[in-house]
Amino acid sequence: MTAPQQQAADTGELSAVLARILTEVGPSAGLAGRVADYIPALSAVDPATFGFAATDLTGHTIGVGKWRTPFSIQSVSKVFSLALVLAIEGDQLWRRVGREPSGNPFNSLVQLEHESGIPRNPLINAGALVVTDRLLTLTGDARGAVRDFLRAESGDDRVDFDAAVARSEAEHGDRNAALAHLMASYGNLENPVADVLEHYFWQCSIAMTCGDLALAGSFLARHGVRADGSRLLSRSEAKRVNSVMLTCGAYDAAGEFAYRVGLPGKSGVGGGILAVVPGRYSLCTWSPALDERGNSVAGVAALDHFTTLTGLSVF
Ligand SMILES: NC(=O)CC[C@H](N)C(=O)O
Repeated sequence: MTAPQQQAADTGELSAVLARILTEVGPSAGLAGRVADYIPALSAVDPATFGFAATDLTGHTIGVGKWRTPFSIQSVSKVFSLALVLAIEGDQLWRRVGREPSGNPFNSLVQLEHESGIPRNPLINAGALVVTDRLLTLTGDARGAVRDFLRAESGDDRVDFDAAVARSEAEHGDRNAALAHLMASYGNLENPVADVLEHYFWQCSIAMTCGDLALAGSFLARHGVRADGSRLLSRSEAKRVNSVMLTCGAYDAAGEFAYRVGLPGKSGVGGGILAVVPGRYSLCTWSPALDERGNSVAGVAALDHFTTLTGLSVF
């Protein structure tokens, strides 16, 4: 087969898999789990929504369900801020944040005090606040850097902040403020707490579609190479980001996610999950009803089904 014929065959197979997932998992969306309401502006979405998109290495994207409807990416943004900081300063970040699974809820304070203000990993809230702090120092505009990267990789200038979500989170952000102040008390923030929180909330508020998020994450499937062919991360750094996603991307359910899905993944309380099949695909699911650990119930089920049907996993 020629390369275009192979791509057409792969796309045909992938479409069939996505269609099956829509039929077999889609109807369960919203039956179990709850939409996040601790950020009131997030609670307005329909829990029965379901979308799934897949992008291949060339950027060719297909999807099913509500894959073209924007949603709040929330913690999925943490992968992109991490990648941007690593791209600028490499390993230095790891002096201020660890890379072990936390085994605790994403917004837990307990471990942070025991471990002297050094968060376990960059994908829990405390760790992401450190990453945002660093990105703010390095670029002067952390939230802008994340949004501009997402726009560039998706090729979609409609990707933007949702001011209502950002404000809503700021108004109900006591726990994140507590995490940030605790880290500041240990000297692990460089910028004023208020600035770090502001950039973090706005970064989390970014709204985009499954299709655009799958496209934006595909540099991780291409081992660090961006949509325009330039390199963001070395192959080894891209492997490391994928590894941290695998071990920490679903918080205290990371073990269960690895067991069921077998791919690096990052969830957000907006109901999105970005997952990577290194060397093949970038995937994004969206369904807003979350389990008690903050991961989308139907999203995890859809990715579980995807790897079962295709046999594609990192294992
Ligand atoms: N898990 C998440 O998506 C949490 C992100 C949310 N912005 C928070 O800080 O609480």
